[in-house]
Amino acid sequence: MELDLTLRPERLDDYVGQERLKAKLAVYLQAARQRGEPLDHLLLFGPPGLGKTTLAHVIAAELGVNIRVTSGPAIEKPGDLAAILTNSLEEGDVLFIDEIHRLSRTAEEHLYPAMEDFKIDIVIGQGPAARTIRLDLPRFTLIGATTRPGLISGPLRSRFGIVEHLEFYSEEELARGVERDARLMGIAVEREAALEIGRRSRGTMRVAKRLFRRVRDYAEVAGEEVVSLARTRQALDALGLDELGLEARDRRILETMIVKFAGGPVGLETLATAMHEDPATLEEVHEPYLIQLGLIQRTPRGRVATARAYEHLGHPPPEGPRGLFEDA
Ligand SMILES: Nc1ncnc2c1ncn2[C@@H]1O[C@H](COP(=O)(O)OP(=O)(O)OP(=O)(O)O)[C@@H](O)[C@H]1O
Ligand SMILES: [Mg+2]
Repeated sequence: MELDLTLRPERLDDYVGQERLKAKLAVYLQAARQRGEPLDHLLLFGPPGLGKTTLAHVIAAELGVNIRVTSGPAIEKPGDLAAILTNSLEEGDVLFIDEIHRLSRTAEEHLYPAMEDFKIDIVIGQGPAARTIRLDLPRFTLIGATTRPGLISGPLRSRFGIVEHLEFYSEEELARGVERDARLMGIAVEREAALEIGRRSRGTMRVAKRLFRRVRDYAEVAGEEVVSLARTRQALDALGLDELGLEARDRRILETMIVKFAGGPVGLETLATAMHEDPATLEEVHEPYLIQLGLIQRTPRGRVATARAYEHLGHPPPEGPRGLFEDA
């Protein structure tokens, strides 16, 4: 974990990929600096491990301000929010709220004036003697992160000046992330080996970096000085990752859809029940990448396994069109 922190990119230039987003951010950051104003509130969404938390830290570093980190579930009462906002923030600082979709309704409502007018209402006393006072806050930047954009309420979302999503990384970008870590760890890696890790990392930087550590174990035990493609394949195969980078659970999702539900459409809840899995995990962790690979599609009537999924699992292709929205 500690090692992980030191390998975290600290500046925008070290942050691999997300070029489209970085280009925009570079402008917003420079404009904010030139005006001497805090950056507009920023909402980041995207599947786990793409680099939302890292980017929030990078932004604070680029602005030269402090970052205060909390999360939706950690803010239970409006008082928790007031404490964070009034005690620890200075002008221009970044407040990072991870899993912002899990903020309680009341905490969320208290956040609105804080975001809009940099003011917060706090209630003093109890019962008939209770009164509300309005406190001024330093002008800060809220960065919210979420894996579930659908769960962000309209009013909250509309208070963010900048709303951006992170994209899955290409093989090449993931390879660059791996090579960067390798360099920092003083390890040599063949380009092809780094690309192979990239190929099997579900488009996710966290996965690429984690896989590289396992590959390194294999290389070190084998006394290999330069991490080779062959060693990398051996390690990744041993981890049960197939050539698309799917894990056992990903394949089980597809298998269940095909075998138990004739390829779909099947609702998420029904699928999760059949697999004894948590629907949120399926939706947040597994589904985005399966969709990205074109193995499943979301239709208004549920999830559908595509012809590519049948092929990948070695099932004979489905007969005839199964859903109106199936175009594979
Ligand atoms: N663009 C990047 N360049 C280099 N390293 C990255 C990049 N994005 C993420 N990482 C690394 O990948 C790991 C995961 O990133 P991070 O924790 O920021 O993801 P996240 O989107 O916040 O995930 P979660 O939704 O699970 O909180 C970290 O170790 C981080 O250092
Ligand atoms: Mg995070």
